Amino acid sequence: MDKLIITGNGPVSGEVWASGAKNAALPILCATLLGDEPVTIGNLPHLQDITTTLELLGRMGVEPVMGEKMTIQLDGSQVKDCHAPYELVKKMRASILVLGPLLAHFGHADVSLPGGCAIGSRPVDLHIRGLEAMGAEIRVEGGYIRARVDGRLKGATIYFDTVTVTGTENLLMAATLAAGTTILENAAREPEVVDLAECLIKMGANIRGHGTDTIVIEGVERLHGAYHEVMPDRIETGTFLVAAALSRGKVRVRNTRADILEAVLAKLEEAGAKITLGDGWIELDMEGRRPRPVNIRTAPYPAFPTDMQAQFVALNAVADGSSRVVETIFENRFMHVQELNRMGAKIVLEGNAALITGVERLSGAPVMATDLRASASLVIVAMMAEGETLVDRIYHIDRGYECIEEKLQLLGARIRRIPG
Ligand SMILES: CC(=O)N[C@H]1[C@@H](OP(=O)(O)OP(=O)(O)OC[C@H]2O[C@@H](n3ccc(=O)[nH]c3=O)[C@H](O)[C@@H]2O)O[C@H](CO)[C@@H](O)[C@@H]1O
Ligand SMILES: C=C(OP(=O)(O)O)C(=O)O
Repeated sequence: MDKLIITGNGPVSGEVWASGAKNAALPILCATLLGDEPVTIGNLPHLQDITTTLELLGRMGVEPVMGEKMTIQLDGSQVKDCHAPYELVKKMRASILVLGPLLAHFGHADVSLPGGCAIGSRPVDLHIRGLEAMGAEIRVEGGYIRARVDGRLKGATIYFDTVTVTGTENLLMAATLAAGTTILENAAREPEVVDLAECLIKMGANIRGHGTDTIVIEGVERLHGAYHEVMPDRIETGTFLVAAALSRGKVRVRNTRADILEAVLAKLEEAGAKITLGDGWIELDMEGRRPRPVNIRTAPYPAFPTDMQAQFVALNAVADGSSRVVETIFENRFMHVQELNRMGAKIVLEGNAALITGVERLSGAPVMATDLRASASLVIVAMMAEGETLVDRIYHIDRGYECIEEKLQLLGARIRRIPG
């Protein structure tokens, strides 16, 4: 397994660009299964999860046509096999997003249960219940979700007990080809859901209310070809901004948007950062100051995103005071705490809260990545720690951060990859 070696090098500063959003690209790639014609997708990030998804679509018969600069064309009419095998689904939970499109377009699907991951059990019961409400017959056996529908799915009113991003996305996609009207109540409002809806509308879907907690979809007979550029990655953007904030540096992130990061930018200003916005860029300047501690409580969009929780725990670990971070979305998303404490952080866990006493600087140490955002938090805090940090199992970070060492080197990091 590859490792990263990072030598603490003081304030992070420079310019870097944001890639396309992983969590928008994944559902949009799956949405091409709904179409009868080729769909071209631009600004795709070059990530392991994208590669896995393309491999999964390829297994179904959809052959990607690569364009320049990670532009890709996919044609849903090529599907020959509606089967998503465990060996691919276990690598990436978002594979569950082929279920709705396959069922809606082809009337059947066999998709492996994704299984849990480090941050929690991550069930898919709400996905299944929603599709059953639309007339699907679903059996879970042998670790697979076996779904069938006679004729077309039927429009239904579906109320989500819990706000679920991929649950909303799966049912949104299924509803585009259902007979009649579907209403998704208590739907996820994340920008990535909006980006998916915009792509589906370009393909001919009839959707309104996306970005609110009530989405209304009028089913249509078929979806056609389209071109769509994936939105910028707000979590990658936030990660680079936090790297500058915790290291007392200055960073400009280009090719991004501030309107989808408001809760994160507000917390960075509370930590003492000076934020400047421009045309497609965000700049953060700490003016050499140590960050102030900030209390965090994660919740569905537009509240503070759980995918930025680990990065802010790292910021608070070196802040000038005490803070409390509460994780309300996932039951086990503090795996980075024990690793940060190995670097000299003073963090105590109490239920779903991390109680943090900031220290001036952390010390480099051998640490282990446990999940995607935990690994990012270790890498960014290592950039200003005393000495050398070895981060193991960085396949986690490669799932969601494109060219991570090259981009961080642009920000002054002394970082290199050791192929394992
Ligand atoms: C590929 C992608 O977009 N991943 C994002 C997506 O994950 P994902 O869509 O898997 O996360 P959900 O929004 O579904 O999870 C939210 C909560 O709902 C629960 N739940 C979800 C589905 C279900 O059927 N039953 C159920 O109980 C989960 O256990 C969790 O406690 O949203 C998360 C929350 O913003 C982000 O951290 C992930 O980066
Ligand atoms: C949890 C995340 O992704 P996934 O749902 O793909 O595991 C993430 O992007 O932080």
